Amino acid sequence: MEKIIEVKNLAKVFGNQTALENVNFNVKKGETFGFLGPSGSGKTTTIKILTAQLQQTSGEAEVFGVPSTSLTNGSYRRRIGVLSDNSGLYQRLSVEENLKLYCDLYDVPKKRMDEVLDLVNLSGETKKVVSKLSKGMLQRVLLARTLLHEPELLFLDEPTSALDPANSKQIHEGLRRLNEKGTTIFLTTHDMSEAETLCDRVAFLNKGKIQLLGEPKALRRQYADGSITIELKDGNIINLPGGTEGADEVYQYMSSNQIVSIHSNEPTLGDIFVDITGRELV
Ligand SMILES: Nc1ncnc2c1ncn2[C@@H]1O[C@H](COP(=O)(O)OP(=O)(O)OP(=O)(O)O)[C@@H](O)[C@H]1O
Repeated sequence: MEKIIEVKNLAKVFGNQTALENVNFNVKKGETFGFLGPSGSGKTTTIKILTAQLQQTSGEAEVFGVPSTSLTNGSYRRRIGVLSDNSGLYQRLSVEENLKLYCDLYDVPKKRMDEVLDLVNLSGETKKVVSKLSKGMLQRVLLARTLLHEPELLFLDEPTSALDPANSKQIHEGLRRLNEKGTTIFLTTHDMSEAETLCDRVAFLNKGKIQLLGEPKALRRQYADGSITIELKDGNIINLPGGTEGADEVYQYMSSNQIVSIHSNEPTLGDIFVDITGRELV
């Protein structure tokens, strides 16, 4: 599958502070790729390098097969969308007026506004003035603006941080719809459930290094300890270890027809992160 992003031995040093060290990964066309890590782990630095806002100290960062620094060139610039916490919206103008300005800037037909507003579930709010919007609405307007020029590749830096679960869910639905239409998404987050919901593959970043990379499902299976949980007809829930010890007990419950449900205990991505880094993802 075509690689949209390719990063090799990437490093970034600020003074005596190493922000990224020997980072290697790629993102394939059509993927939603999650970059997960706690505060200060290097997520924003990576996005900034990939979007030509920062120059790496060493290593390679390619987007669309060219060094990411080439994204300053207009033809590449139009192929990406970047959502960060840097608002850049005109506070006194309405949602519609703000988006119209961006349509002019990107030479996008105004009818595209309706499509993106629908995608982020804001079709009924277009007359609202930006300064009066809730955090969740503001984030959705920013996402709408990022999508106006139909970027093939979307960089999202913590798209739902500071949003409540209902607003996060709406953003997630919009992102899923976009991804289904073929948009490649590079997403940073420290929200593990967001990563589980959205991402085809995730990389765990800790102190500037990738500690683990893979599909969420495969990682959960890889780190499962084999134990299982059984729910019995009398309401009891029993945890059993993996291997023959657990198997004997399962057999006994099965042969006496006591089992309602049985499932394997897989760790969450958050559990795995703590397991391999020894720290929580906050
Ligand atoms: N311009 C800068 N000058 C000096 N140090 C910086 C600069 N930008 C980032 N850093 C340092 O690099 C490290 C990684 O920062 P980065 O912002 O990439 O982390 P992050 O994972 O995005 O964190 P957060 O989740 O809090 O946004 C941190 O130690 C940070 O202090």
